[in-house]
Parts: sequence; structure tokens; C-alpha cells
Amino acid sequence: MATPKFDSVSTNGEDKKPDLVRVNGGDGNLSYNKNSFYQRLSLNVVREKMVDAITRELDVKKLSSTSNTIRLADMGCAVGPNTVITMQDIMQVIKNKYQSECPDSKIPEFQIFFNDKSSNDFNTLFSCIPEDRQYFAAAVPGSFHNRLFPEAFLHFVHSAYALHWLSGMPEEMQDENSPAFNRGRVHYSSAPEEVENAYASQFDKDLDNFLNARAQEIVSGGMVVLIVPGIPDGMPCSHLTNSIMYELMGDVFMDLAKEELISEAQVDSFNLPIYSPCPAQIGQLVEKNGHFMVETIELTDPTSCYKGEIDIKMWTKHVRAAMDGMFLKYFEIGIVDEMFDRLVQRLFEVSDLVNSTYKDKTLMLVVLMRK
Ligand SMILES: C[S@@+](CC[C@H](N)C(=O)[O-])C[C@H]1O[C@@H](n2cnc3c(N)ncnc32)[C@H](O)[C@@H]1O
Repeated sequence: MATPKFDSVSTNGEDKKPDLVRVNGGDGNLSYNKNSFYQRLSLNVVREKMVDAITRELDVKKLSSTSNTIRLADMGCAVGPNTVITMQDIMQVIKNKYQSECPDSKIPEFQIFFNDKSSNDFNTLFSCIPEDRQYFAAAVPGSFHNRLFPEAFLHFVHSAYALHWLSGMPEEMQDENSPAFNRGRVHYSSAPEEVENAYASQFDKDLDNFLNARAQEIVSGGMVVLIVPGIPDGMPCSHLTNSIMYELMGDVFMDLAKEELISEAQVDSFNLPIYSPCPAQIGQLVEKNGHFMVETIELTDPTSCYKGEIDIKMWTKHVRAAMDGMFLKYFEIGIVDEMFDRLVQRLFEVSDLVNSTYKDKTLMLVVLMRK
């Protein structure tokens, strides 16, 4: 196993045994704090739809009848401005709704919980939270696939670009004799159907765990907003921009194996724990789970509120800021540097394809109401 080193990445005092599967902390050149602008642009694309859903569905009179503190949580908040801006924005929308619908009542106090894995760089996150904020802030470390809060405690849960991270890879993918063993690739794109099925069933289990935990924590009438990179129903995964990139990553790693810088066995056993669900899959999972009503499940073009071509170098840096830990868990940092250098070149060679597929409707907004 590689001994990971960090370039401008905070280690949270966990140098001896770091949990590397996290976004890059700190404020350096490869930090998520400095490289999460594309995610923010995409969040802006669905902002109006989310505001509409809150305005239409969130029954503030009912919520305020049980508590004078409204509790919001962002799950998989990471580091940097995205979570702080989004949660402040959501709080303001809810506050405005109170002011217009309950003009004679006292405006409730707000408490915002920022959740991520315990390995997240919460210190850098705290430095982004304004001192003159009009809410109480707290960090909640731990996996959102488990319980994180007391029963019937939260009123609103938001999670963006986080639920597509799988909790782990299914065991059969490590078994060389299994049809789900993913030889020569790092993702399920263009892989045999058994590989994609293994990823899909892991996602199903993870989402079910997430919904079960939230079902206990959220009050009746509370709202869940999920923003997930998705795929249109029926579209082959290989058509996604991200899949084009993941396939090129696999090709580059195989080149490095041919050059004997890494072994083929390393590539075979490495799989990116990232999955893009389609709306039908989410709808079926939510219905089977039974605790929530679906208000919205829809896909949008993530580029629809900004123009121009994708900047391949900057995009790759964003990907690295978010996913470095997944690679560093398996490969030496020199190999990861080399892979990303070569990846940029490969992406430039297919830049027309990258730009055309990037405009597909792949940004999924899911709005659920606790029954
Ligand atoms: C790409 S970042 C998205 C950050 C932020 N929500 C945004 O929109 O910019 C994904 C985050 O989800 C977190 N995450 C993934 N799985 C998680 C889990 N099971 N529990 C808590 N956080 C998780 C990761 O640690 C990472 O910080």
C-alpha cells in the first residue's frame, strides 16, 4: 500500500492513519476550498427550483407549532464556501416564509448543522462561517448513512454532491473469480453488466440507510433536498461526461502498468466509489423505503446558468480536489500526479465530446417530504 503524502492538503492531525477518502482540506492550490466553483455554479442552476419547493411545500406554521428553533443540516458539507452560502440562503428563504405567513409570531431561531465524515477539515470550514451569522452553527462528524441526530429533531436536510459517494465497494468486486471483478478499469462505465449491477446495489443499500436514518431524525412535515449527479433514465453510463473521464483514468492507469510504474493488479482492485443514479431508480427506492413522499425528482442541464466551454484544466483540478483521497488510498502521490497530468492531455484530445456531453441533463434535484 502506498504511503500517502500531501501537497497543500491539511491532514487534520491524522498523519499516522489518515482516512483519505475525503475532499482536500486546507486552503492550498489543490484544496476543495479553492476548487469547488463548478459545483457552486451547478447549485445555482437548481436554486430557483429548490426555493419554489420550499415556498410551496414547507408548512412553516406546522413546524413553528412544535418548536421555536428551526434546525437545518447539510450532509456531506465538505470544506469551503458552497455549504455556507447554500445553508445561509435556505435559512433566509424559510425566514422570509415565516415573515409572510406568520407576521404576528416571533421569528424562530435557526441552528445549522454541518455534517461530514470525521476526517473532513472542519477547521477550514469554520473559518468560512461568518462571525456575524444569524444562526447557531455546529459541526456533526460521522457518516450520513447512520444516525447523527436525536429523534424528530431536524426540520430541513440538504445534501449536495455527496450521496453519489458509495460507502464502500461490494466484496464481490475484490474477488478475481467473480463476474463483478473489474479488470483494467476504475469504474463501471463500459464494464460488464455485473460490475454496474454491483455498484447499483451498493447505492441502493446506501440510500436506504440514509433515508432510514433521516426518517427517525426529521419531524413530520420536514423536508429533504438532495442534489446528486445523475443520469437520464435509459441513458448508457458511458455517455456521461464523468464516465468519459473515468474511462480515460482507467486507460492512463493501464498505460502506467504497462510501463511497470504500477501493477495491473493494483488497477484491477481499484474502483472509484462513485455512482450516478437515474430518476426511476431514486423514485423506486424512495417508494420502497416508505418514509418520505416525493415532491420532485428531476434532471437539469448543469451548465444552463453559465455559458462558454468547460476549462479542462480547471475542471480536472476540481475533480482532483474532491477525489484525491480515493486515489491516494491506493497509489503513491507521484503516480496520482502523473495520472492527472496525462489525464488532462487525454481530455484535451476529446474536448468536443466533453463539451457536448457536459450539457446533458445530468444534475438531479430530489425533494422529499417526511410523511
Ligand atoms: C464533492 S464533496 C461535496 C461538498 C459540498 N456539499 C458541495 O456541494 O460543495 C462530497 C462530500 O461528501 C462527503 N461524504 C461522502 N460520503 C459521506 C458520508 N457517508 N457521510 C458524510 N459525508 C460524506 C465527503 O467527505 C465530501 O466532503
